[in-house]
Amino acid sequence: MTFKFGFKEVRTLGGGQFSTVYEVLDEHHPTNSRRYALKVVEPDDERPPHNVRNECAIMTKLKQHKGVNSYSENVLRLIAEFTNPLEIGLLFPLYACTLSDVINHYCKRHTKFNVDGTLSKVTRNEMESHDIHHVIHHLLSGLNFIHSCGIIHRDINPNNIMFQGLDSLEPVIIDFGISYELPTNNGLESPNLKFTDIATGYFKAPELLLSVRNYSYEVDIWSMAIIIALLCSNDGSVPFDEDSAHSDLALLSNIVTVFGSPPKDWQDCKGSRTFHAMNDSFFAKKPKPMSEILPRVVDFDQNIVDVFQGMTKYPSKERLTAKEALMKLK
Ligand SMILES: Nc1ncnc2c1ncn2[C@@H]1O[C@H](COP(=O)(O)OP(=O)(O)OP(=O)(O)O)[C@@H](O)[C@H]1O
Repeated sequence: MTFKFGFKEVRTLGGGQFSTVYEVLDEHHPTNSRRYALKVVEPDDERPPHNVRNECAIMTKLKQHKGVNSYSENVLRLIAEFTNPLEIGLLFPLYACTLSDVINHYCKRHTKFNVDGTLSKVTRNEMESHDIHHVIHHLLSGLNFIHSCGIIHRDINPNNIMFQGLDSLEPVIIDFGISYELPTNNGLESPNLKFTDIATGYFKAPELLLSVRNYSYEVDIWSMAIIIALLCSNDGSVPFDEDSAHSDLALLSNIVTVFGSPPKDWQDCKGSRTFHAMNDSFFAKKPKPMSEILPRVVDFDQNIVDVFQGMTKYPSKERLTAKEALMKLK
């Protein structure tokens, strides 16, 4: 049995390029049978924008926030941090599953009888529309708290949203490993030259795909909007082609197919050579109807539709803030 920082490893939960997350038992207090998540990182192995020391600083700031709401149930809390000469360990409450697991749980496979007499399998998202509303409300509430602390999360995606169980509808936003604390990310990145290698696959905001570096909170708003599209889909998928998760150009082209053409005078991208080099065919696309993008709620919840449309404006300054989205959602 392996021990780390006095915690007994029960199993590996996950991890990324630079970290491993373990389920652990507290050996300092053997009578305490509570389990925790321990994220272990070797700081010398990390490459920017990953920075575990900054992650600790940001999580401490989130914990010590003294605003109107000094705490959010929808944002991961750091319990403690540990260091040894090689590693840093971050101790968190243990959660059972990610948003990807929850969506898979609600997306049931059914057999469909086709008119030509053949059978095929279809996936149907069976999450109730009021439950979808509840999850979105709490996600926006968590994001509003993060932004109100002056932090851009920079990696809002379904694997960074966790729940207590498959039937729990209280989401918690995790993973501040590449987050940015305004105004300079603690001296690591200047505001106009932020890293663009942030966010995951489908969840990247369009300006990032055009290498805009002076972005702000609005990149998280876009990512959260794509999470909304996932929750409101018929089959638990995003409205983009599968291969677009791995290619910035393919994703940009998919975004244009779904949301229509960006404005020719798109302020965020006025310095982008790629944007100016785009040919006219990029500027002639109409947006898809909301019935195709948010089919699960379009007839039941106009507030979600309005919020989603406000969060997916190309000009980032026109996007709703998390606070505005929350107020509109009710
Ligand atoms: N508190 C927790 N409870 C349960 N599992 C967790 C917890 N924190 C993280 N995990 C699991 O570990 C995975 C990786 O955690 P995290 O995203 O913090 O690490 P990371 O190094 O930033 O990973 P990535 O590079 O993939 O984003 C999560 O997707 C989740 O499956």
